[in-house]
Amino acid sequence: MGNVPSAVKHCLSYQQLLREHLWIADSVPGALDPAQEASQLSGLPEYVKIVEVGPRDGLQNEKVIVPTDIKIEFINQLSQTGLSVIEVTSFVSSKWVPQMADHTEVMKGIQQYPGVRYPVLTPNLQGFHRAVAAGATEISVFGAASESFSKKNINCSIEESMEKFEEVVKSARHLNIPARGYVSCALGCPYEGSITPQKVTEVSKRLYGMGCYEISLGDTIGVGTPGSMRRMLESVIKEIPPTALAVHCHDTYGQALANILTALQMGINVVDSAVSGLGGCPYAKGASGNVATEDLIYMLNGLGLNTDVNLHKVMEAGDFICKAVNKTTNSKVAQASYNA
Ligand SMILES: CC(C)(COP(=O)([O-])OP(=O)([O-])OC[C@H]1O[C@@H](n2cnc3c(N)ncnc32)[C@H](O)[C@@H]1OP(=O)([O-])[O-])[C@@H](O)C(=O)NCCC(=O)NCCSC(=O)C[C@@](C)(O)CC(=O)[O-]
Repeated sequence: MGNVPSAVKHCLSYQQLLREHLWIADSVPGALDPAQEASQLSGLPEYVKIVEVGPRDGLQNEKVIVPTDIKIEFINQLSQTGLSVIEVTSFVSSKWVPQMADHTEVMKGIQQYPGVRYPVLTPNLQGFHRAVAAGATEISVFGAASESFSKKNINCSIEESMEKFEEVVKSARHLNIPARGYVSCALGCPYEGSITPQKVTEVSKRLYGMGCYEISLGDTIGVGTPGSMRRMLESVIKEIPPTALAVHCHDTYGQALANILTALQMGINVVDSAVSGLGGCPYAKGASGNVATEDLIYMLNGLGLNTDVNLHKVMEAGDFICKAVNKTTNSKVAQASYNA
């Protein structure tokens, strides 16, 4: 609360403000109103699409295997928050990621709300066919800009992964199923260290060229800064329009929101996040969770950018899943509101 003016801090309604209105920073006397503030930051989009990855990225990294009915209830709660995209599970090997072994039950068990899309991860044709059989109508392939990470994560080289993804995306297109592409290690690799923007661009271009409608650039281990995000995006944007890009920022070094703001200023308007800051990749040890959806919405609200997502409802879903997995939220916004 360091930047809250003392006059406001001591005002009787401050606690109430925090509890009931989640303390919108713009209501500080003298602060710019959100529209003014947004207009002072150049190049910001009016609408930001949030891709909620908590049920997949969040729960794949939990030590305990979350019961299927809890996952389904969590996704159903998220579906009622205004989120338009919720990544629900991944059709990967249960030997590799046991946390996602119930992918078919989750996919079949959730209530699919109109206007909400429910993509799933599919690394190969086997996963794709299983996903389609379970009722998936949108899929994602997931590659990496690092050879070592690709081998650890999906047991093949980048080139081999591209061949598998070509088959998956071709089959998806045949069935009119939209395919998204991830590029992990876009700002650094747990095994190789720094990754060049050129390599990220090359892999992104392959995925976009094969028909992925959107490329999500993953800071898998959360080491990026606004500077490295800018340099990487400057390179990728030369080949792919920013409107076909998303960013996926883990928050290990506390840079995720700053990195996201940089991406927004460069014309990107799709951001991945996970409720309560859940998440991590089992093959990227030491990386912390994704940027918390609550914190992202709070920042976007403060900038006057529209998301159509209800922060209170997202916090309720976050509270539900944190209690279910017996952990405290990583969302600063949720923490501030509970402590108020
Ligand atoms: C990709 C594979 C499957 C290759 O695994 P593999 O062992 O190389 O596969 P294989 O083709 O040699 O087959 C071996 C066995 O796996 C089975 N198999 C083969 N494919 C499938 C499948 N789709 N679903 C279920 N089973 C499968 C196959 O049937 C066979 O079974 P067996 O005969 O031994 O009983 C494996 O490496 C794997 O499952 N990896 C998991 C990767 C993963 O889920 N990582 C986390 C998600 S990525 C991430 O978190 C990053 C991201 C996206 O969030 C962005 C960011 O932050 O950067």
